[in-house]
Amino acid sequence: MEDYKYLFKVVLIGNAGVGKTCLVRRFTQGIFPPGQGATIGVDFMIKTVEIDGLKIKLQIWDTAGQERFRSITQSYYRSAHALILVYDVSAQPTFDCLPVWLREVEEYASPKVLRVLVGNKVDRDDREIPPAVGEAFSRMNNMYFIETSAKDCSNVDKLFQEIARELIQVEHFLLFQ
Ligand SMILES: Nc1nc2c(ncn2[C@@H]2O[C@H](COP(=O)(O)OP(=O)(O)OP(=O)(O)O)[C@@H](O)[C@H]2O)c(=O)[nH]1
Repeated sequence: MEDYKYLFKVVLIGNAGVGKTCLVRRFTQGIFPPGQGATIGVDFMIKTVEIDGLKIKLQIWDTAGQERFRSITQSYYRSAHALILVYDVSAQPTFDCLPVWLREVEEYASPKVLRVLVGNKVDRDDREIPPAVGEAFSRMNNMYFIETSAKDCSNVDKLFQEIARELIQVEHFLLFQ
């Protein structure tokens, strides 16, 4: 039998090219893959983290951002314990689409799903979205907020660790009993 206390499903969503696959691969494999192609449909990876001595297995679902896969990816929302909505801090249109993504979350995910907003690619020097703007959006929409770089590794482990830490809190855990 596998040695873990909890298993949680975490689903990444957001526009094509914001770096969802790179975040997952950085976290699960410790690499920044060169020439990462667009995700087709849905992919998943597993990693176990340890929080306060408890082993927590994260099943991480990486969805395709392209519109044509939307009906496939929506079917993964329902069973998610956490949804990570990713935008690219250097691409305004990916931020402007966030309300559309949130409407999908409202429609297809559990109302109690843990919602996390991630501004990725903070290593780039052509940032268009200041941190305070991302922060304000997350506050307005009752989400956690963190900025990351899959390229230089910043905050990637922290993102998933914090999600695991939050999910073991009783209220989220009981929801999915
Ligand atoms: N500078 C920088 N580039 C990144 C970062 N994360 C991803 N990229 C680049 O952004 C591009 C898209 O990355 P992906 O991880 O494939 O994006 P995605 O969101 O999974 O895209 P879809 O699968 O089409 O939905 C690639 O060229 C990556 O090298 C980052 O943190 N910093």
